[in-house]
Amino acid sequence: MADIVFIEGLVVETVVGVYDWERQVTQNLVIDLEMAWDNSVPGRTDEVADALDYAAVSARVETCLQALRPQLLEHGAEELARVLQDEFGIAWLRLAMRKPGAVPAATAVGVRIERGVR
Ligand SMILES: Nc1nc2c(c(=O)[nH]1)N=C([C@H](O)[C@@H](O)CO)CN2
Repeated sequence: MADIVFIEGLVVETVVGVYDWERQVTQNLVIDLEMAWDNSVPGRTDEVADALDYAAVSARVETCLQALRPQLLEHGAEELARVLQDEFGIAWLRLAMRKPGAVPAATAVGVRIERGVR
């Protein structure tokens, strides 16, 4: 499947981090998602029910990460991938999770994972 639905730069405010002080505050995570989907069906029908609804996925990303409050980005990414694949029937996805400002000398730090079969 070559077709993709994507979400770029989704900001989610949540508790995240391994240090004691990080468990006392909220910080922003920035999520990029590429998700395999057959866009030819909604392309024909013009029905959102046939599409992978990026608004619904975005809302679920936020609730998932705010409930999870991960220590590691790796755990946040893994759980988020699992939830999205299970709940939306996404066969393959690529997910990047950035933590702005975590390393002040770096432009960005984070993790990127791919799960499933494309
Ligand atoms: N590979 C990772 N390394 C680190 C993480 C992480 O989630 N994955 N997290 C931290 C701290 O929480 C840091 O972001 C605080 O600034 C350190 N290394």
